[in-house]
Amino acid sequence: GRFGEYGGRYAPESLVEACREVDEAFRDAWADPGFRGALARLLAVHAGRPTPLTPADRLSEALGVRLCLKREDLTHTGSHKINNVLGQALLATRMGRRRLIAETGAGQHGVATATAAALLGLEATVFMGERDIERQALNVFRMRMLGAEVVPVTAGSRTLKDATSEAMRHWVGATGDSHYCIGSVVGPDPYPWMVREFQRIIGDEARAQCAAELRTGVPDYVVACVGGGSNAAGTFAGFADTRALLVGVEAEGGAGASRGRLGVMHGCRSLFLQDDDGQITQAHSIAAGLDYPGVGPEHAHLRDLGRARYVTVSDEEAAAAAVRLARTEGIVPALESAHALAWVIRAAGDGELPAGSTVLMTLSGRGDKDVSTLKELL
Ligand SMILES: C[C@@H](c1c[nH]c2ccccc12)[C@H](N)C(=O)O
Repeated sequence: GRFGEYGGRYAPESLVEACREVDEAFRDAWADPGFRGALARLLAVHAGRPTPLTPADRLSEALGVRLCLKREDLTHTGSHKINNVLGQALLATRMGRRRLIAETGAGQHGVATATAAALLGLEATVFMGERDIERQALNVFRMRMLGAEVVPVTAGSRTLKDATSEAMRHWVGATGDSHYCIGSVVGPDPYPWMVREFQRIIGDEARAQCAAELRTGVPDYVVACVGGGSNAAGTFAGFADTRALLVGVEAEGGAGASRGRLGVMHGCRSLFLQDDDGQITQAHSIAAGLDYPGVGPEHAHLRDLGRARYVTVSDEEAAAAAVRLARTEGIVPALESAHALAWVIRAAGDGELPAGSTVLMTLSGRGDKDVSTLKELL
């Protein structure tokens, strides 16, 4: 398939048919200048694109590299997720669906889905683990404020993994009037490819901005954090045909690409954290948005091809990186994005990143949501 031995459509029969419809509709839409134009307009007037490429001059000076930040934290709702949900909401409308179904753990994708649904006049039903509802009360309030129905999930670990399973189970009975709006480059085909295509606006914009900003036109390194992997997949897509070295940075406690093993979950064959009996184990990270115990099939494939490297950083390194960016550049990053910066700081320090290297790093989200977590660490 598209991603070598990974990917596929390992879903119940009724979902296979629903996924085939999504695949057909997306191919048709993605080839239609009318759809592309409508999406570009939404991304401009509602999401605030293009996002800046910010040279981090003071931090670059301290690290001895040339670091530029792709500012997805400056989009509406504060992360790259809006790129995906606007695309899927527009596609759902084109398919004549009147409701979006979504899963969320940290709540970010839930808020983004609720935002897109409100904007396009669709209903939104978001499945969220009961444990996460307690931990992410602010995002639950936001979703309800935006008119979404938040459905508590009490199965299993009551977190993102189970919320995703529950959302897909619900879709089985609602394929006629609902579109499943997944939050990352995971799930049954065509989702990993479709979500990467919606997120490639990050990489395509950054490619043009680097051509103008960097003497060499293409950065030596392209770095992004990886939970399910959607902001990284979108960023990498803009540089796949260049000699830029691609680095995906995972949380030590949620390292699907770095420590996962071949398995099938949520309709997709990829790398997942699992015990010797094949039971998927729980991800642990200071960053709620890296809470997925696996990684998208495209990243598994890029790892096997040697086209991208996947590394992990600790909670402590990520928290320290967040504080350092705040105090040297005046930007408070999402803890998820701080994982990418933590690797840049480590690698610049131990020489893995040669002095003078040019580095493009996607700042996938803003850190307002993480202030209480960071407060305990300061
Ligand atoms: C990253 C995002 C997310 C939402 N749905 C996902 C599915 C697989 C992997 C990640 C996600 C986040 N965990 C959230 O709950 O919003």
